[in-house]
Amino acid sequence: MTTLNEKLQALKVIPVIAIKDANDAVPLGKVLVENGMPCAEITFRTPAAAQAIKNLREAFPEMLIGAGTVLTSKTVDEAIDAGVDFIVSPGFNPTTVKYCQQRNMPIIPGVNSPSLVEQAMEMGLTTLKFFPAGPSGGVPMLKSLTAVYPVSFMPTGGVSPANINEYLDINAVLACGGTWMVPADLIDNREWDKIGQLVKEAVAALK
Ligand SMILES: O=C(O)C(=O)C[C@H](O)[C@H](O)COP(=O)(O)O
Repeated sequence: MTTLNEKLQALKVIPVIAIKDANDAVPLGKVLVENGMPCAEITFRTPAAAQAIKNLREAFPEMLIGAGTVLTSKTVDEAIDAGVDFIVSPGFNPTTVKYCQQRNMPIIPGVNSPSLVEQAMEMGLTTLKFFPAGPSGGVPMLKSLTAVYPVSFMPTGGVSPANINEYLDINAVLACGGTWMVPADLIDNREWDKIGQLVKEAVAALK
């Protein structure tokens, strides 16, 4: 069986999506799948998140779907009920981590310092989000962390076509998260062709 880490590593880039209307999930999923990015992190920053995940899961059973911006155990339950493969949080919240572990659901919490990496390792985690990657020191900071800790990372926040390959060149980086190929205004205006073009360009830019 392919592990979550192997899937992330194969995908290299995970679109981080805020969706306002759950009816937009399937057309959006279609352009992602058709342009070589069969994955999505749907953030729980909009009330439509859970229904959007359900719609995506039903339409694209093979898609790798994560829940983003998961801040509480209640949201963990909602995300699991909706059918996610993994959970992502912006920060490191031991309560949420413990709850995901109890429910046997992979969680990739955000960290941006040596102390937080160590606290996450203490809880048995080996895959972490580096967030917010750019403002926290970007590639040089992540290289300093990966030189010390045997942990895999998913940098997110400030990743762009200009720097994604630098992040991916770091051995411990599985994949990067980003919003540049799924801008909120294009989703709101249902500009699926434009999003498809951005997705295609993002995939083509990967080394
Ligand atoms: O809420 C979360 O869980 C997040 O991951 C936050 C974001 O969506 C990133 O900040 C994306 O950053 P950009 O790619 O720079 O737009």
